[in-house]
Amino acid sequence: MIKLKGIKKFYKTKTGLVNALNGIDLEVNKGDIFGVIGYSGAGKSTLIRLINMLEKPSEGRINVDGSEMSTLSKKALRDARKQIGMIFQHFNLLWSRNVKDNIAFPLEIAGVPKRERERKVKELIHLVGLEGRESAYPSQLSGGQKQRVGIARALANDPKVLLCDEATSALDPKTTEAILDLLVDINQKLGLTIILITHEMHVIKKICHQVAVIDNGIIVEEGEVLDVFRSPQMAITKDFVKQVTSDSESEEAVKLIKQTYPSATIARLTFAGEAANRPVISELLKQEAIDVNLLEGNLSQTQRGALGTLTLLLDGEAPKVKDAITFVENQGVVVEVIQHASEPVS
Ligand SMILES: Nc1ncnc2c1ncn2[C@@H]1O[C@H](COP(=O)(O)OP(=O)(O)OP(=O)(O)O)[C@@H](O)[C@H]1O
Repeated sequence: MIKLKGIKKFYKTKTGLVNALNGIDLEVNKGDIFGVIGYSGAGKSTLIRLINMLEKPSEGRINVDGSEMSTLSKKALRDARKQIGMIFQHFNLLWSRNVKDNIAFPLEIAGVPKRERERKVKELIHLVGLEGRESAYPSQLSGGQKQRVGIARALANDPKVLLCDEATSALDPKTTEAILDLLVDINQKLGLTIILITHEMHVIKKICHQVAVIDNGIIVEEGEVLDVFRSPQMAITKDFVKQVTSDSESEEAVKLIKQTYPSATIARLTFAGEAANRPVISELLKQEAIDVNLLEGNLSQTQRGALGTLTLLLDGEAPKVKDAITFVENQGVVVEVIQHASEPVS
């Protein structure tokens, strides 16, 4: 659906050239929710703005649904842009227009007749759950409601692609959940391809099918969300994964346990997809040769299955502990030994 090939973007500034993107190759499949995660300054905004040509690449090619974006005439680009909706962190609504008229705005520009506009606006208001708020002005809406207007407006021309530029970063956690649920809902109902940029791994975990990690203007890691969570390769990806798989409280708890049982083996297990549904732990507990203590754990859902982590203390003879770890690994669970059993001091 979307292909980026050899994309580079330089900005000329007073102090010299800024290399915002340093050679990006990316493919997004039709109907997927694709997340790009990176820290501030990594190049996320530049990347997403290139897809609808709000920015032009310095080098490389961008193809959206068969159209080579950088070669299009002005008129063809205007038409191609109708296939690409966009929502923003700060909503970018027109403050002098009410909800209904904000949503109708792109339809007016496209020359859609009044009656058809009204039908479409009503349908969109229903889709985003804003019934009863049609006549409210942006200043009278909560953040979540404003983003719902932004989403409805972005969908007015029936785009095939929705670009989300940090769409939940200005919202509180509960509202973030509701907006993310809405994005999944429209992805499923409309078969819309969604590309979002974020610095929050929680957003990736909750709604994305695929993820790319961007750092210093290049994609350093990419793949199915569950695979990336199961075994992140790069240090930056590991840091992002930690945002959702371990909180500071459980880190503290594990630290304390390490001090209390300095000679035991402590292992962190990551279950993803199928592995999360197997009775791995109950099987492990049946192995009488070792003691297993559960230290901490959590389980959550992604779009492609469950994701869980569990920290265990394994006590017993070294070969038996090793057997237990091998058994767990053979069930498709990733095991990271965070403390090896030490030899008893004689
Ligand atoms: N118009 C511009 N002129 C000059 N430099 C720019 C411009 N836009 C972005 N940059 C630079 O390009 C790099 C990438 O910026 P970009 O905004 O794409 O990153 P980001 O990952 O979206 O960060 P943030 O989350 O803080 O917005 C940064 O070094 C930024 O300073």
